[in-house]
Amino acid sequence: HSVGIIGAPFSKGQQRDGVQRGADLIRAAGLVQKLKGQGCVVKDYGNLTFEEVPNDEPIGRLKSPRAVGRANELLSGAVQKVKSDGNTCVMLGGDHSLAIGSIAGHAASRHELSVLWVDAHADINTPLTTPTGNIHGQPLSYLIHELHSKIPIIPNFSWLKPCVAAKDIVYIGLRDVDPEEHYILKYLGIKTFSMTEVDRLGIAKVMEQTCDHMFSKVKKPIHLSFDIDALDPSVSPATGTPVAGGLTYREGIYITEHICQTGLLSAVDIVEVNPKQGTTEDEITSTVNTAVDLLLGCFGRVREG
Ligand SMILES: N[C@](CCCC[B-](O)(O)O)(CCN1CCCCC1)C(=O)O
Ligand SMILES: [Mn+2]
Ligand SMILES: [Mn+2]
Ligand SMILES: [Mn+2]
Repeated sequence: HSVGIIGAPFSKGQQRDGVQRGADLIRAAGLVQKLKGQGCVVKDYGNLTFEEVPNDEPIGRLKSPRAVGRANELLSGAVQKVKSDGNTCVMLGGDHSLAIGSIAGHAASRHELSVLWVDAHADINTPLTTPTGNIHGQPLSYLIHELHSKIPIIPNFSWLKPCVAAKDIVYIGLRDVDPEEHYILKYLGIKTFSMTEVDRLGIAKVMEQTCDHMFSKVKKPIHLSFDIDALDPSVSPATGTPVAGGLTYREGIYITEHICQTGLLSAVDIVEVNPKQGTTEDEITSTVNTAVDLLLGCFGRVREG
């Protein structure tokens, strides 16, 4: 595996300070060395520098819209560079609004993508449905062709074009979906495996059916967008929006081992690690180490040895 790492220390898609430190914490836990140790060729492209955006007043309910738009434009270009260098892209967040730039940049270089969104949340609110105005709860609505008419003109977003079809998205881990998001998921017929399905089917069947869905027509490169809050707070408590009843550590690792086996993983996001949301060092360590282990699973580590 040839891996390109981008750090995106960005937090303005939500209100809690600290999530911008996720990238460096994941590096400090040995990600690069461990990937090399399992035979990967790794290039660390370093952290993006996000300039302050002055007078970034809310637009409607949207918070920090100009900063989010600019950050994602920058990230999109960086992802395109990693892809043009022939690497699988690893984006270390930062909050989940960064998926806008990560997926847009990926799509710019690889066109049709399958998107696997592992998250407690659907992150598909539009600027008009969002209950909080936090753009980390909205990224998919900016990316999906079928929702294009629901996205107003927003400063610093003019660079962005929708690039993903609803049929090419699969969710795993949902357990905190807003009513408006649920309507959108049903209306667009998006494939979802909530925690109910994980319990009913078991993770092996969920992954089997996820792959059946993704490969039902043409096999496309996979973009895995992994929100650490998909995992149970007992595993990854240091995150901004924890929700009880999440994926076990083993289920998370199974997902990444299985996606690795497809040979189609082309980009992966690991987002929402927030050290300030951990109450003890152990909570931070558990969250960060789990993020590292998920990435090792993406790039060939298997538990059998
Ligand atoms: N759906 C929420 C949470 C988004 C989480 C973003 B992620 O997945 O990147 O962490 C709002 C959640 N909801 C608001 C009302 C009270 C219950 C929680 C939103 O703010 O849109
Ligand atoms: Mn989430
Ligand atoms: Mn998310
Ligand atoms: Mn979050």
